[in-house]
This record gives sequence, C-alpha cells and structure tokens, in this order.
Amino acid sequence: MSPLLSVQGLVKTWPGPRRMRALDDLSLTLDEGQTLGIVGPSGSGKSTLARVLERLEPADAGRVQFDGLDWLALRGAALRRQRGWMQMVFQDPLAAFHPRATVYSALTDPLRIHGLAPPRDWPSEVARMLEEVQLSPELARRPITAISGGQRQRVAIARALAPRPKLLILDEAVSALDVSVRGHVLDLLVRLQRRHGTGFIFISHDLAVVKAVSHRIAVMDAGRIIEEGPAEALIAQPQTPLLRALIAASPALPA
Ligand SMILES: Nc1ncnc2c1ncn2[C@@H]1O[C@H](COP(=O)(O)OP(=O)(O)OP(=O)(O)O)[C@@H](O)[C@H]1O
Repeated sequence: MSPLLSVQGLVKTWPGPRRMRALDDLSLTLDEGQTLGIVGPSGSGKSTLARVLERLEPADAGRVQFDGLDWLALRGAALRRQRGWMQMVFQDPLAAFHPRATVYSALTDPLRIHGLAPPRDWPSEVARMLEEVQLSPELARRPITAISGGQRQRVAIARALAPRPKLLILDEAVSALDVSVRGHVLDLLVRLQRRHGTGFIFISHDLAVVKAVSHRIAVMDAGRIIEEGPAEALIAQPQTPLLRALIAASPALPA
C-alpha cells in the first residue's frame, strides 16, 4: 500500500539577508490512519514544514505525494477542491477565527466553503460537530471569545474535521492548554483518529506528549530530519545527541 503522504527533497528558503534554508532537502512518509510526531528545537523548521504542506507557503523544490495527488502541483480550482483533505490546527485558535465569530458561524464556515451541507441542515450539523468533540450544542450561540481555551481548541478541531480530512496537521495544538484539558483533548484526538482513520502530523516541543500520541517520531534539526523511527524504539535507543538532549530535558517522559 502506498503511503498517505510522501515528501521528497522539500526545500524552503525564507527571503531575507541570511537566505537560510528552513527546510533543507527534507523527506518523510506517513501511512493512513497513523500519527507522525515531529520534535525539534525552536527554529528547526517544524512550522515551516506545516505551512508548506498546507499550501500556505510555496516550496522552492521537492515533491509531495498526498493521497495519490501531486500535491504541490495543484493550482486554483483544483487546489480549492482538494484542500479539505488536509487540514491544520494551530497553537492559538483565537488567531484562526474571525474576531466577531460565534461558535456557530465558525462551524458553518467549512460547511459553506466546502459545500458540505445545505443551509437548512446547518443547525443539526453544528450540533453533531460539537457533540463529536464533546461540547454542548448550547455553546453554538456563544462568541468565540467567550469560551475557554480548551473549548476553543475543540471547536478548532471540529472545524478542521468537518471536511473529513485524510490528514490533520496539529502544530503545537495542545501546547497552550493546561495539563488536564490537554489530556482530554489528546484522548479525543486519539479517539477521532480511530473512528475516522485520519492521519496526523503532530508537531510539539513536548516529547512526552508526542510519545503519548505518535506511532512514529521524526526529529528535526536545521530543516532536516536527522532521526526517525517507531516512537517507543526511537526513545528507548536515541541515535543522535539532539534526541538524547530532548529526552534528558523531558523528565515527564513515560516509560
Ligand atoms: N515568515 C517567515 N519569514 C522569514 N523567516 C521565517 C519565517 N517563518 C520562519 N522563518 C525562519 O525559518 C526558520 C524555521 O522556523 P520555524 O518557525 O519553521 O521553526 P520551528 O521549528 O517551528 O520553531 P518553533 O518551535 O520556535 O516554533 C527560523 O530560522 C525562522 O526564523
């Protein structure tokens, strides 16, 4: 079976005096329904990878095969049609919503944009989307600014899942949540993955969280993947000084 996502030789240089390669010949693969955790120091290129995959930024070179599509070659209407298959959740969901949005309007956006349901079905769809992320349908009327951070992150997840993506990229998506809320959201993500078979790329600076949710882990440094393997084995037998340092800095790492 071919992988859900196959990235080969991805290069991204941000403009600026240093012309540094944020992605430097990066390659990875992800199988359907699996989670690839990505860890690495600040500035190693994790968010750049997410943004290039999500087609928010162009790549300079490289190839991305996603669900059988030549992903970076998609343009215009073809890209708009397909982009629902790959969704993203960011660290700060407030920045991702219109400041005057209500929970209802935030959740009907994808229904309208992707043509997922006729307007008469939106109220029942929104109730179903909220229930799926274990939120009360009564929340729909509230402004997005008037719910808690954990609730808002669940709304962001519900919105990202609306087009039934095959891949969800989570960029520090639980980092701002306090420990107990984080646990709930992580459980929820694992359950949703089992139910829908969604692939996840889970980017976090927190190795313990990454280990808890990932089937495989990739370690990034200076725009490259320097080490990659099954989560348990990789952490049991780190091969690079960087991963050894990340492990040493994670006292909460479960055995
Ligand atoms: N919009 C941008 N313009 C110019 N340079 C950028 C931009 N975004 C990122 N960079 C640079 O690209 C490199 C990689 O940054 P990136 O944000 O991808 O790293 P990261 O691993 O996600 O870091 P962090 O964990 O701190 O979020 C850094 O040197 C950063 O300064």
